[in-house]
Amino acid sequence: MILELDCGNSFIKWRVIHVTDAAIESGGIVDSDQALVAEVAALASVRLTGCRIVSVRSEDETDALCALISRAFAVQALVAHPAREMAGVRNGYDDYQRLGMDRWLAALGAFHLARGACLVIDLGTAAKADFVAADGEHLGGYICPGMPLMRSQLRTHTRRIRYDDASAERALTSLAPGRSTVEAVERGCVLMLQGFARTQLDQARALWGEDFAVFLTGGDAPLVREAVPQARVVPDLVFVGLAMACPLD
Ligand SMILES: Nc1ncnc2c1ncn2[C@@H]1O[C@H](COP(=O)(O)OP(=O)(O)OP(=O)(O)O)[C@@H](O)[C@H]1O
Ligand SMILES: CC(C)(CO)[C@@H](O)C(=O)NCCC(=O)O
Ligand SMILES: [K+]
Repeated sequence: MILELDCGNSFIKWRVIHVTDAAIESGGIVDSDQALVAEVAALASVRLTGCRIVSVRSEDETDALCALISRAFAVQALVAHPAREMAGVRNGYDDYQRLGMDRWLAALGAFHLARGACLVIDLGTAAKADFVAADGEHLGGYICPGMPLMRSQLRTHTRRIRYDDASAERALTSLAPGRSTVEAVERGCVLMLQGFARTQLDQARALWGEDFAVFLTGGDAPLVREAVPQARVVPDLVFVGLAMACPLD
C-alpha cells in the first residue's frame, strides 16, 4: 500500500491506497507531522511499500517529514518537484519553479480529467485559481486569502470582532445579511469566496466561451458549490496530479 500526502500550509491530507487498483484504503486530515504518523501507524493491516508527497512547506519542513516517515514506516518518500512540462501541460510561470506544487499538480490532474481547457479553483488556507488551455498551456492563475486567512485578519486587526468556532459554524446556515458580528463576518467572507469563484468563471468564459471544465477542490470547496453549479467537485484533485508526477509500482 502507498501513503500519499498533501502538505498544505495549515493541514496535511493523507490517504493510503492500494498499489494495484489505487483503491482508497483509508485517509484523513491532520494538523501536525506527529498526528499524521500516529493516525497512519494506528491502521491495522496496513503495510506500506511506498510514499509520495506534495508539499508547499519549506524544504527543511518537508525533509523533516520525509525523515520521520522513513523512521516510522521504513519507506522512502518520493517528493514531487517542479517541472517545465509534464503530462501534456506546460507550466505558465516565467520561473516555473516558483509555481506552488499544489497548484501545479491540481492543474495536471484537472487537464488529465478534462482532456481540454480547464479552470481549477482550490479553496484552502489560500484561495487559488489556475487556467489550462485546450492545448495544455497553463496560462497562470490567481492567489487570494482563503476563508481561514480572511477570518483571522479581521479578528487580528479589529478589537471588537470576537467569536468562537461553534457560533461560526452556526452562522453559515444562511447567507442573509448578518444580524450579529459572527454572522456578518462569516457570511461576508463566504460571499468574498463566492465572488472570487464567479470572477474566475467570467475569466474562463472570456477566454474559452463555454468550452471548458471547472474543477473545485480544497477544504472550503463546499462553501462556493452553489455559486458555481457547473463545477466538478474533486476533493482529491491534487492527489490525481501527484500520482502522475510520482508514479510508484
Ligand atoms: N475536516 C477538515 N479538517 C480541517 N479543515 C477542514 C475540514 N473540512 C473543511 N475544512 C476547511 O478547509 C480549509 C483548509 O483547506 P485545505 O485543507 O485545503 O487547506 P491547506 O491545504 O492547508 O491550505 P493551502 O492548500 O492553501 O495550503 C479550512 O478553512 C477548514 O475550515
Ligand atoms: C499559494 C500557496 C500558498 C497555496 O497553497 C502555494 O501554492 C504556494 O506556496 N505557492 C507558491 C507561490 C506561487 O504559486 O506563486
Ligand atoms: K493544499
